[in-house]
Amino acid sequence: MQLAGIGCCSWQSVDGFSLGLTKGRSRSSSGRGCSASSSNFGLGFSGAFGIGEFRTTWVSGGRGTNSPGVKCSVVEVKAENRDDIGSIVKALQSRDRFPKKWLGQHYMVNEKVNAKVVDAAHICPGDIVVEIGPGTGALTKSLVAAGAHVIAVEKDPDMASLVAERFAESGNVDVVNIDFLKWPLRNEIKKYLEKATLASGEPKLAKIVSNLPFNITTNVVKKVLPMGDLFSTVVLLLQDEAALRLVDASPDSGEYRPISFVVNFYSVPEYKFKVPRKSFFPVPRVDGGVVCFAIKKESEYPLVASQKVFFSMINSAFNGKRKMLRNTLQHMFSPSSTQAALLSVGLPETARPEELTLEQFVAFYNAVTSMTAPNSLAGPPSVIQPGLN
Ligand SMILES: C[S@@+](CC[C@H](N)C(=O)[O-])C[C@H]1O[C@@H](n2cnc3c(N)ncnc32)[C@H](O)[C@@H]1O
Repeated sequence: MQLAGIGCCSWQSVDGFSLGLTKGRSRSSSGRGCSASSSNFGLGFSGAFGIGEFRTTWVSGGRGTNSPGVKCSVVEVKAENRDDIGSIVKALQSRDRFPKKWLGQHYMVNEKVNAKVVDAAHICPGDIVVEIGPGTGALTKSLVAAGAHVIAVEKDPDMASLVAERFAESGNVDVVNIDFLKWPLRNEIKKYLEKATLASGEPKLAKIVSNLPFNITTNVVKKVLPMGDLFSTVVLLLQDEAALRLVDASPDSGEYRPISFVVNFYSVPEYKFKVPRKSFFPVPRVDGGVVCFAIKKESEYPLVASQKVFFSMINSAFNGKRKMLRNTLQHMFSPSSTQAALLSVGLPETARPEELTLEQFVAFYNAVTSMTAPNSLAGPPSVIQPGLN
């Protein structure tokens, strides 16, 4: 698939699909600073979608408004190739693939949702986007149509090969068959960013966009949010309850937990929209919700001497959510130090973790560590140590 100066003018009807024509067009990178709905060029490319020897011409329509420096033409889509339930089932069946529950394989069958996810990430031509779990490539298609270079990281070898075939001629999609949680994200993305920075002459940050397998939400959030030196934006389609919990956690809410601190320490989260469960195949038991995390730069993090010790303390504190901090933090700070530190920042000496905001925890931590060295850096087994991947 070539993006620049495509003059795609052939079409085929394959396996029940009617396919369309695109008109010739060109594009150039507008760099940074464009806002939502800035992509407005269509895309024609060839790619097999698990349909044996057939070649399919995929056509995506343009959306939104022109952004400066991008010469676009609205693509006439005579009949769209769709990422709907019919085509997805066909693609899966063509290779005896079936949705694997243990990999959270609920595929998006509503292209409008993918378009909204792409808009939420403000994808601009030239953006480098990591997509976790491309599956059949439905969201990948929308990302590429908006001008992104996509690094699609897929754990399931069956789906990795399907999406690799689909975008074989793209040049704008790299498929990596690996568990995202085990992928050396930092090293890999650095290489892409160095290349992009060299080409454009200005520093570049990447984005992460994913219709995430719900069971890896917390681990993904812990892994990616502390990477403000590499990423500007992370947009995740999550289980709706988890999405609401991540953005709307306040003390006493009952949903207040260590992950809330990770989210707000490293990002500014925003709940974007709900995705009805019927938009997925197979239909899950719950609705989805999209969250956009604006990733903070290191200079914007709350000031703490050691993030590792700070998050160890948060974990220890929430191990006994309703217990007094002076008791739960005994293995790190003496009860008298904890009490004195709490009082010094205007909190009651009997304070419990569920009563403190992030800012209050930061103030308490700075006070207590200035009074005493922590007894131990080790936290409980489930310790969150963001920023280490
Ligand atoms: C909810 S589906 C989304 C598929 C596709 N993006 C879509 O919107 O239709 C999640 C995808 O993530 C893949 N996946 C599951 N666990 C993964 C992991 N640890 N690393 C990378 N991909 C994973 C699954 O195989 C599946 O393709």
